[in-house]
Amino acid sequence: MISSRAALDKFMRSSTVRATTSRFNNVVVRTKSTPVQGVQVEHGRGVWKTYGDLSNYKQGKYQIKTFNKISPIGLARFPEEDYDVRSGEAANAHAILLRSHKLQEEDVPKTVRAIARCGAGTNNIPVARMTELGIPVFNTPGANANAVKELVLCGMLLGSRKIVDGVNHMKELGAQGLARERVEKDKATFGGQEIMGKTLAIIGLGHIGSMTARDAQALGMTVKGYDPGLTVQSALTLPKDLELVDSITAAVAGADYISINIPYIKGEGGTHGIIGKEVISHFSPNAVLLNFARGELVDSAAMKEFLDGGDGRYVSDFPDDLLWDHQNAIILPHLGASTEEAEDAAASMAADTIRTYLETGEIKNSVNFPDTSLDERPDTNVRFTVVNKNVPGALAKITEAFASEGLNILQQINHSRGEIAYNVLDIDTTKHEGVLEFKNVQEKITMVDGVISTRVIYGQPGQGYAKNIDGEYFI
Ligand SMILES: NC(=O)c1ccc[n+]([C@@H]2O[C@H](COP(=O)([O-])OP(=O)(O)OC[C@H]3O[C@@H](n4cnc5c(N)ncnc54)[C@H](O)[C@@H]3O)[C@@H](O)[C@H]2O)c1
Ligand SMILES: O=C(O)[C@H](O)COP(=O)(O)O
Repeated sequence: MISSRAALDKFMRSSTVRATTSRFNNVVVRTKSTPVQGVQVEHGRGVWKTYGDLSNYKQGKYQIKTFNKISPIGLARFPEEDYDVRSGEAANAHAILLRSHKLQEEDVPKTVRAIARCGAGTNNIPVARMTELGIPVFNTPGANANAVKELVLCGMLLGSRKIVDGVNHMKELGAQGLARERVEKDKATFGGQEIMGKTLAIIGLGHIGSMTARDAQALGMTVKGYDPGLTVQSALTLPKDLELVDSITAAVAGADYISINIPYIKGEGGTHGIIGKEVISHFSPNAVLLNFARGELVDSAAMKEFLDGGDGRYVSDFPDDLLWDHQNAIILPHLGASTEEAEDAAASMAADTIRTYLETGEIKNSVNFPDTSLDERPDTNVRFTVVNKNVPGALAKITEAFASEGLNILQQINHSRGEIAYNVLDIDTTKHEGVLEFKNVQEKITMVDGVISTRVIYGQPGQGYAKNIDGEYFI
């Protein structure tokens, strides 16, 4: 009998398993017995396609795969004794951390339990497909908002004064040795306006939009805003004089500056080209559009027509094939979140979120899974998490599986979001022999109709994950 967490872990570490191969429902059942340190939970149905590559797999550590340059301060949140963090390759990765890398399904090994975007926008991740695969995608709300807000304010000044043109002119004059001679005469070409007393319209009053509203008001601007999904949290931080309007056109009409701060969402009901011909037709002729959200939100052809026909400006943080050299456009290389502070904060939040999910099963800041707060797991418990399609009957069959193995559920949580349901079940281990019983119940759960994956959390990194992908079972 295993009566304590330490004893259970010891049992799990010392258990030796024999290699066998048999057939079940025409699926090869392969069990492993490599005599390595740590637990071999031997309940595979099918084979991990990537599992054969053990060369870079350290037993007993979580494998984290990174794309893009992630702040070392953030990565340091993964303790070395439990985590192995690699960039680009980690065949058996448990989790992925990335910034703007356009993630393809092929980048996501079947072993991956979670993905975290060190940043706000998750449009570079195939979130819908990850949901189908039972993988929660996380982001870091607000972690880089101050950096973006500061660049929006900078963009407003770049749009109100001909700073970029002036800098370029001084370079040209300098190269010709004419700067001192010409500067006072030529500066008349680069005059501008002040932002104090002007109107700023903000579309999207989330983390960035609400911060921008506060600071713009402090600079003496009149601020109005539009956000049909305004949260209480954001609403509480808005300046009290902000005028809330009920449409984008009402926001942009009469505004001198327009800042768009909303997510890019493809498809019907999404935000692709939301700043298009119709909305632009309500712009003042000299309006300055600030786009520090995503390039795809703006219809470039319609914006070109606007810029060609008046004295308006476009300041954008994203590449634009049509407007990159337009005289009234200033295009920056996606610098919004590129400050030390924002990179550290976003990476740290992402790392903490992944750790919490891997180590406890708790879900916070996911864009596709339900928030799930959990009490601490007592030493005497083993925690199961189950991801399943949100269909009737699945929950009953999952609990039945535990009953049929004589396992007592101490605590059970079932949350759902759209098509996905997430269950956490804490099981009393005091009266049980341990790993083999978990193997049996995990097999049963994984075969319940609609179950996508299950995980056993008992303090050993990276063990006890089972997945049902397109009818094939993997461990
Ligand atoms: N340039 C950069 O480096 C950079 C950095 C961070 C974020 N971003 C972009 O900015 C976006 C906003 O970031 P955030 O941190 O403020 O996110 P957020 O989630 O805190 O706020 C987004 C707000 O937009 C609102 N919204 C959604 N659709 C809308 C619509 N059609 N009309 C009006 N409002 C709408 C939401 O209700 C929410 O309040 C991100 O999705 C990302 O694409 C860019
Ligand atoms: O959505 C975001 O957070 C930003 O676009 C930042 O992207 P980056 O991390 O690649 O700079």
